[in-house]
Amino acid sequence: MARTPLMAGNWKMNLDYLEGIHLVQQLDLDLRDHNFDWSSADVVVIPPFTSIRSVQTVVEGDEMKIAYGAQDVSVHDNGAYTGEVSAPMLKKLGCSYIVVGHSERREYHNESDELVGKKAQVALAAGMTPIICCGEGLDVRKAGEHVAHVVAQIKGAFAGISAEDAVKTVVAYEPIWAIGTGEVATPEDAQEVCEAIRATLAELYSAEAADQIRVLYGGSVKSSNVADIMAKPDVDGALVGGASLKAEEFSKIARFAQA
Ligand SMILES: O=C[C@H](O)COP(=O)(O)O
Repeated sequence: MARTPLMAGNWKMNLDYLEGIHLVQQLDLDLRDHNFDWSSADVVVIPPFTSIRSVQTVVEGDEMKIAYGAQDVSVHDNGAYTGEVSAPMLKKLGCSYIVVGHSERREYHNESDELVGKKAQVALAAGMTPIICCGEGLDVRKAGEHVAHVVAQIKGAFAGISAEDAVKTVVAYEPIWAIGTGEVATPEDAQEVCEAIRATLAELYSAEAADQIRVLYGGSVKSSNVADIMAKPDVDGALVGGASLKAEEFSKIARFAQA
């Protein structure tokens, strides 16, 4: 089946709310200036929590087709969990996507596959799409165990997710050695693991379900390399970090199909 490509810009801990508003406005303007075909890809920005309300205001006010989401979510809906933000709160802000299990959260906050799975489940329960991240470090890659490592992460994260919910998720494969390093995986590297992810989803659910789930690649994606990566059959989009902080560059990435 034809899966609509998804280009998601993860701003990480960058841009205050004024800078965020500016970036979204510039992105929308640039896409419209280039007659962007909104059916060619879903365009999503993932700001820090503090900018989401401002992004909501400009997106809704200007009736933009850009969607937005959050970089993390609590597994709790409310209560005494200082510093956390819940799925219902994010849904109320109009978020459509929640990134869960980014390698930076796994590394700095010790997030396990089980926790990542729970976060995906609360996002789904609140009516949002989790972008479930996975990926291996350099040591694992050098040992040639990257496929087994990612397959285990997928099995762990999806353990509590029903078939009905699984088709509403997005997976992002991000080899840690390619994040923010300028060292992009080759299209063949990306395809090898994205294909293995889809095969795992087919094994866990069904071939039909796996065929519906979008699998993204992330790690030093730029306008100059996105088309080659997107040409691979199991790569359905990109989770973009650094290059999503510049409106023109992210617009070019979103317009990868409009050569
Ligand atoms: O979430 C995005 C990824 O971590 C990729 O970041 P990057 O494009 O800066 O390498």
